[in-house]
Amino acid sequence: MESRAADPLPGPVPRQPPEPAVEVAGLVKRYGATTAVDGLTFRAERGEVTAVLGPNGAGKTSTVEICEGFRRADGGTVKVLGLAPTRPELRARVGIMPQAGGVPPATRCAEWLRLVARFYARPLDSGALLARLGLTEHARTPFRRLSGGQQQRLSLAAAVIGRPELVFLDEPTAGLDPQARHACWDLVAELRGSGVSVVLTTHHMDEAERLADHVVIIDRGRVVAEGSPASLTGAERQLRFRARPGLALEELLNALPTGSAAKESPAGHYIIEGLVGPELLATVTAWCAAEGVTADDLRIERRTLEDVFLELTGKELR
Ligand SMILES: Nc1ncnc2c1ncn2[C@@H]1O[C@H](COP(=O)(O)OP(=O)(O)OP(=O)(O)O)[C@@H](O)[C@H]1O
Repeated sequence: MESRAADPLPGPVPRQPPEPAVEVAGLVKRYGATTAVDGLTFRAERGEVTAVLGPNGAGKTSTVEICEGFRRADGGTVKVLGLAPTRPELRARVGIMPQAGGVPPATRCAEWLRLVARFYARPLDSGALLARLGLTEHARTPFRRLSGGQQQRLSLAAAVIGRPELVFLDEPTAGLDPQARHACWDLVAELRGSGVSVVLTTHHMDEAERLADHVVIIDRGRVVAEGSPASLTGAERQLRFRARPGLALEELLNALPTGSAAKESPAGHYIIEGLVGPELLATVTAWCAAEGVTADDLRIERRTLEDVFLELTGKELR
């Protein structure tokens, strides 16, 4: 994929009024008997990247689509750049990348971008944006003939072409190859660098950890935790290693200081928690040696966002 370092990106956004980019308070959304969003409250600050995380069916898309003005809430309030989400003047100030393309199937790539650009006063150059997202050679390809990843990239381009103040990205990197994923991350980082507020949903914890200033974890339509990635993962460290599945962890636990914990998750991946220091490291390696076990990938690290996410939302499939 082609990459251009000096493309003009949205912004800089002139003077930031005091309201947050998005303010959601006590939001409720029901579909018949299903309460998809159940009193959700959070803020996305101006100039920050806010990542909304949650298991399948947690209510992320419902929430984002209400903020985008596409769905109506059944309760609570939502303000986008200080306004009700359905206000027409938001169209020129907000960029939207929906989960499913939203592009007419026969429309060609470049044609679509030019069309979207007409809604905005100072759009970016559509050719440069196509190049930036590796779509130049598909400029004349109808949307329906693009691969899933190419369709995603076109939707991303359409979301930013108007130099919006705020961009909503619903699972922007779902189904993208690593090159495209990195191009998307670079674009989001640059948007943020130029003062644009970004609200994104994602299932990739590494994406949230890498990009987000603020993470909102939702489950069953409610916020279960929020904060910066660092504040959510905390200062606590863990010792991790890989070895054959089924090691007798109770025995290892007996050798470790009181208050330590040991678990195997998933099979063959071991996590030791507690006062992680030289003593604990020595105990674990000595125990492995006595058991004739080679501990692969032995490392000490902080909890990941994925650990926190699974602790908060459980492991059962939704
Ligand atoms: N149009 C609809 N009609 C009926 N139920 C719906 C509709 N849209 C969503 N739901 C239900 O509302 C709940 C929340 O769905 P939503 O799409 O908001 O979740 P999500 O967190 O975005 O999920 P995913 O990660 O799978 O995209 C789910 O139980 C879903 O089945």
